[in-house]
Amino acid sequence: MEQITVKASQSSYKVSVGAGIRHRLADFLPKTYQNVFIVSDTRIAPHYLDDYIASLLPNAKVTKKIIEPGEAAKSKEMYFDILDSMFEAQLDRKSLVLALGGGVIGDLAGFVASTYMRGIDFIQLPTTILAHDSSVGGKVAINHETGKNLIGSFYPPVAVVYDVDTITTLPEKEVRSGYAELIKEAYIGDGAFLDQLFAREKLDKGNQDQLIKDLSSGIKVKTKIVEADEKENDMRKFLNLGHTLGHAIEAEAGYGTFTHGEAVAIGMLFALELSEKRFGANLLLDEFQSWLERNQYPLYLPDLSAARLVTRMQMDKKSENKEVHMVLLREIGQPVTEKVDHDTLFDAVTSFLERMSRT
Ligand SMILES: NC(=O)c1ccc[n+]([C@@H]2O[C@H](COP(=O)([O-])OP(=O)(O)OC[C@H]3O[C@@H](n4cnc5c(N)ncnc54)[C@H](O)[C@@H]3O)[C@@H](O)[C@H]2O)c1
Ligand SMILES: O=C(O)C(=O)C[C@@H](O)[C@H](O)[C@H](O)COP(=O)(O)O
Ligand SMILES: [Zn+2]
Repeated sequence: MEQITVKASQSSYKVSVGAGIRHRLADFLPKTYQNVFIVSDTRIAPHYLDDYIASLLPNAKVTKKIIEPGEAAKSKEMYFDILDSMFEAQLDRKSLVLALGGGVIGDLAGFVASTYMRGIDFIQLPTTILAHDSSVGGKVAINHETGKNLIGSFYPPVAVVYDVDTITTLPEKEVRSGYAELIKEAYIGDGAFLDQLFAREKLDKGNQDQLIKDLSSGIKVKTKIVEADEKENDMRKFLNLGHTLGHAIEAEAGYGTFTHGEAVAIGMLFALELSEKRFGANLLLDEFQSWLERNQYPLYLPDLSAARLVTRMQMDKKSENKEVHMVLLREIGQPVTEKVDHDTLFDAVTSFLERMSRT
C-alpha cells in the first residue's frame, strides 16, 4: 500500500492506495462517526457498497443514497435531492459523508458535504482511475448550464481510501479517461513518468502493482501543487492543462459524449501544439499522438463549431474579462499560464477542428 499525506490549509489528510483496503475502512477513519451517509451510483454500489459498510463500526447508523450514474448527476436538482435525504437521515455536524465512486460522485457528494450545515466531514472512496485526481486536492462542484464545475467550493476530504480492487470492474473507456489525467500530471511535473507511460504498448488495468505506482505518481504531482496553492491563485492552474478546450468540448458535445478524460486528452493535444508553436519546445507530440491512437482515444471531432467552443472557453474559470488564459508548456515539466487573444485562439481552434474532422 502507498500512503501520501496532503497538507491542506486547515488540516491534513492521508491518501491510502492499496488492494483490498475497502475491508478495513475503519482503520482509516480519523475519528468515530455515529451517523454515516453514503453516496454511490447504481453501477458501483452492487459491487462494493456492502464491503465498505461491513468495514465501518458495527453501531454506526448508515444511510445509502444510490443515484443514476453519469455527469448529469452533477446538477442543481440532484444537489438539493441529496441535501433533502441528508436532513431526512438527521445528519448533524458530527456526521460523515462517504463518496463511493468516481469523480462524479466525489465532486457531487463533496459539494453537498461542504454546504450541509456549513460543512461536515467527508471521505473519498475512489473507484475509477480518474479519481486519483478528483479525490485529492479538495475541489468539489456541480455543473451549471453555462459550463462545468461552475458551482463549487474548495473542501478537502478528511481521508481518501483508494482500493484498487475496484478497478477490476472499471470499463476500458473509463481506464482511458483516467490515464489521460495521469498523462497530464506526468507532462506538468514528472518527465520520467511520462517516458514510462509512452514506452508501454497498451493500457493495462490488470497489473495492480503498476497501477498503484501510476496512481501514486499522479497523486504526488498533484499533492505538491495543491499544497503550494490550495485555492488556485497561481500554480494550481497548471492542473488545468488540457481543460480549457476539454471542458468546452464536454459541454458542447453534450455531457457523456466524451468522458472527462477523453475531452481533456483532446484539449491537451491542442494545448501542446499551441505550446510548441509559441515556445518552440519539443513536447513529444508524435509520441503522445501515437499513444492516444494505439489506446483508441476518440480523436474524431466532426460536428463541433469553433465559434461556440471559443465562447465556452471564455467562460472558463481561468478567464479574466473574457480573455482566455491557457496552461501551456515551455518544456515538459515547465507549465505556464498564458493569455491567448481571441483571434489567435479562434484560428487555432478552427484549424485544429479541421484536422480532427478528417477520418
Ligand atoms: N475535483 C477534481 O479535482 C476533479 C478532477 C478530475 C475530474 N473531476 C470530475 O470527475 C468527473 C469524472 O469522473 P470519472 O471519470 O471518475 O467518472 P464517473 O464518476 O462518471 O465514473 C465513470 C463511469 O464508470 C462507472 N464506474 C465507476 N467506478 C466503477 C467501477 N469500479 N466499476 C464499474 N463501473 C464503475 C460509473 O458508474 C460511471 O458510469 C467529471 O465530472 C470531472 O469534471 C474532478
Ligand atoms: O485539481 C485541480 O485544480 C484541477 O484542475 C484538476 C482537474 O483535472 C479537474 O478536472 C478539475 O475539476 C477542474 O477544475 P475546474 O476548476 O477547471 O473546474
Ligand atoms: Zn480534469
